[in-house]
Amino acid sequence: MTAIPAIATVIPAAGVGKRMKADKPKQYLPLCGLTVLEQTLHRLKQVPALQQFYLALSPDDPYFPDLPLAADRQIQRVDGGSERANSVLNALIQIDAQQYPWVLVHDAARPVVRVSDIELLIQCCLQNEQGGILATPVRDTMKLATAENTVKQTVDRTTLWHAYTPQLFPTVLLREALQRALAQGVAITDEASAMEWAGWPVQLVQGHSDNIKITQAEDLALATFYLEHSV
Ligand SMILES: Nc1ccn([C@@H]2O[C@H](COP(=O)(O)OP(=O)(O)OP(=O)(O)O)[C@@H](O)[C@H]2O)c(=O)n1
Ligand SMILES: C[C@](O)(CO)[C@H](O)COP(=O)(O)O
Repeated sequence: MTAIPAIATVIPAAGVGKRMKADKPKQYLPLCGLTVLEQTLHRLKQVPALQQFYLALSPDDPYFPDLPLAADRQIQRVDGGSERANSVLNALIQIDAQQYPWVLVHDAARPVVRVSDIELLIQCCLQNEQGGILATPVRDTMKLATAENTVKQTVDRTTLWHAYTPQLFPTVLLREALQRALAQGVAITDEASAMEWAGWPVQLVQGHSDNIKITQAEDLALATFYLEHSV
C-alpha cells in the first residue's frame, strides 16, 4: 500500500442548473433528507485523505449560508467563474501546493460516488505517480453520426470510456494546464481535458456507473434509488 498524503479537494458548485429547470440550482435540491451538495460532501468526508475542501460557489449564492456546512472549518468558500473550468481554476489558485501536492476535483452534482471508488482512484494515482479519473467503459454499441443524424459508421467501443469525477492530479501541473488552456480558448469540459491538451498522461480508473451526474429531473429519482440502496 502506498502512503497517502493529505489531498486538497475542489468542489465546483457554481453552476445554475439550466438543464434541471428547477427554481434553484440543482446542488440545493433535496435528496434523501439533505441537499445534493450535502450528500456529495458527506461522501467525500468519509475519505480520510481528503482534508481541506475548496467549494466554488456563485458569488451571490443565497443558499449556502443557510446550510450547516457553512460553519464547517474544513470548507473554504471561493468564487465560481463563468464556466466550470473557471470555477475550478479559481479554487486551484487558493491551494498551497507544497501543503497539498495533489488535488482531487469532484462535481457537487455527483452525490452518489462510492467512497471505495474514490479510494481506488487515490491509490492508483499515487502508486503510479500519475493523474487519473474515474471512468467506465461504454456498454452500448456506438454510432458515429452524419450531420443529418443518420449513421455514418459503427465505432469500435473497446477504447471508449465515460469520464466521471473525481479526477486527481498534481496541483501545480493541473493549475498550469488549466491556466494555459483557458488563456488559449481551448474547450475544457473536465480537468483531464486540460491535462491531455498539455501533453500529460491521464489514467482511466474503472469506477461504477452509478456515479451519475444530476443533470435533469429524472436523475434525482435514480440518485434517490442508489442512495436508499446504499451503494
Ligand atoms: N460556471 C460553473 C458551471 C458549473 N459548475 C459546476 O460544475 C459541475 C458540473 O456542471 P453541470 O452539471 O454542467 O452543472 P450546471 O452548469 O449547473 O448545469 P447546466 O449545464 O444544466 O446549467 C456542477 O457541480 C456545477 O455546479 C461550476 O462550478 N461553475
Ligand atoms: C466533469 C464532468 O462531470 C465529467 O463527466 C462533465 O464533463 C461535466 O460537464 P457536462 O457538460 O455536463 O458534461
